[in-house]
Amino acid sequence: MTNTTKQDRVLIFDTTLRDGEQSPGATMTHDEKIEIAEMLDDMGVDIIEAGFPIASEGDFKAVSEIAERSKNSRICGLARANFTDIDRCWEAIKHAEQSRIHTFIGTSELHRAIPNLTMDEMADKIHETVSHARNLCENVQWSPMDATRTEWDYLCRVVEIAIKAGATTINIPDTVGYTAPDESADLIRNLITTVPGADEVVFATHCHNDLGMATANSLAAVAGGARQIECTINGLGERAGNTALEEVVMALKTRNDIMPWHTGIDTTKIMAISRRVATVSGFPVQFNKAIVGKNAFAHESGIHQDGMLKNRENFEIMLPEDVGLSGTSLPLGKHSGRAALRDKLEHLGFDVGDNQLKDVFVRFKDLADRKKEVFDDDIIALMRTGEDAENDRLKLVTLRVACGTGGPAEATMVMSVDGENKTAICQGDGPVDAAFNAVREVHPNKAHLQLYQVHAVTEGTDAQATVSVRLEEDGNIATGQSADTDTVVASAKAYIHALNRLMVRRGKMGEGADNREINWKDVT
Ligand SMILES: CC(=O)SCCNC(=O)CCNC(=O)[C@H](O)C(C)(C)COP(=O)(O)OP(=O)(O)OC[C@H]1O[C@@H](n2cnc3c(N)ncnc32)[C@H](O)[C@@H]1OP(=O)(O)O
Ligand SMILES: CC(C)C(=O)C(=O)O
Repeated sequence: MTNTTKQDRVLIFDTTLRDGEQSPGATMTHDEKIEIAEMLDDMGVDIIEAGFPIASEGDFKAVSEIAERSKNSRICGLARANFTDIDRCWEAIKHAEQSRIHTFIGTSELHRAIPNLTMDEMADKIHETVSHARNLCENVQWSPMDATRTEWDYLCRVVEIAIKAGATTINIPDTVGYTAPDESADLIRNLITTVPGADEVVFATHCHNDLGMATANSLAAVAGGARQIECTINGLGERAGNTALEEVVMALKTRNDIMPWHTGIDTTKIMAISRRVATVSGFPVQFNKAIVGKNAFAHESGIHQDGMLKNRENFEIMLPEDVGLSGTSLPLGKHSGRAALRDKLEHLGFDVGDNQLKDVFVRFKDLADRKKEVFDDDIIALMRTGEDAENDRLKLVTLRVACGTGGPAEATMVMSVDGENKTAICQGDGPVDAAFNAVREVHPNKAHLQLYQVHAVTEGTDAQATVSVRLEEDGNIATGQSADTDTVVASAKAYIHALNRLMVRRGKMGEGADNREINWKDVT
């Protein structure tokens, strides 16, 4: 083993399938583990901790199959400090092209009390178990669990014993996420400079995120001389999780100027594996999670969007393509400005002049005030329904519908007819029927409802519903469309839109919409 502290290559040890799976509720099936292991292998992870073979028959089988199938990565299994665990681990991993036994024991005063061992007894146990592991496998990792709360002199002593017994990697776990960056760096530096034989092994860091410092602590440990980072996809893991692979890898790639170390990870594979792990573990990624969150490369506010359109470096420090995204997203919402709206309209194929943009922008802000995110389909719906709205002679002013169990729905509607507000209160068989009855009361007509269609055109429960209504009278047909986050409002507006179109065709108003002398045309 060479002295890796002088090297600039940091090994990535992924423990999604072991520590990650220890997240309550994150259990993965056998096939899912095989699939994730293949993705890890493919993206350049150096060591995959595939499981804890003694834990269950299922874990043993998964680790064995991953070991047999791995192409590039070294496959590691976890074992407690006893021969039974270590032998079982070796059975599972021995067919891997490159294998590793990882054995551990808690060395802090608190953890020494669990098996009730004195310092000397524990030192002996470490020596005999690491030696046993090394007799089976040439690559052995040893971890003093709760290292960051272990007395430093005792830690030095047991690390030296593990090295002498044949450990090739010494992992320093911050098991309970207790350390802080300076201490993390100092601890590794102290071990490397004081423990005899330290320059013959690789030092690793394994951080938990209880105080939100796992990534910072891992990188600090690298600055202190560690050359292996233990991490998981999406930061999955016990309690608040482990160091997130995507964060340390992208931090090293992005700030190579001040952290001159690199990994072998193909970062363009990050998003795909992040999404897959989120799906199979059932742990969705929070929207604002660094690197892989839905919003990590999204800019909603007008000033940021304008800046991004002028030069993406104004607000982005990484290329979305580098993590496997197709590009930055500029989602439209209530904080967006004209620059982003115009850009979106152009992308959607709408050629708008300044005046039209002004009009659309007003309607857009109105919609955005009512809706969390305005999607492409919302914009299309907005453009479609806005066509002739200004000339409409019938307009919906307000609509309230009471509906539910125990009685008919009742709509209270105010409609403007040629500028004059008229009110109707009508019941119906459901909210849409009640609303349509109210329209008919304000504006009596004999048009027959030929088609009524609702499409939820956008995602989520605040989806924009687009409603199409087709009216027919004496063989003449007119359609109306509208979009709104409220399906009943969209329905009433679509109905009114269709009536407006019929009136435009007649070229008259005030004669009553049921005037049979009008020469109807198909206005669809
Ligand atoms: C910090 C970490 O992430 S460590 C890894 C934690 N992961 C897991 O525990 C997941 C898998 N674990 C399991 O499936 C089970 O705990 C098993 C199969 C390993 C053991 O199950 P059981 O035999 O029923 O023991 P149980 O889980 O109740 O208690 C753990 C035992 O391991 C002992 N133990 C814990 N760590 C170690 C160690 N590093 N070396 C030796 N013994 C240990 C404990 O003292 C306790 O022993 P005891 O039963 O004699 O008191
Ligand atoms: C087994 C060890 C490395 C561990 O997971 C921890 O200490 O958190």
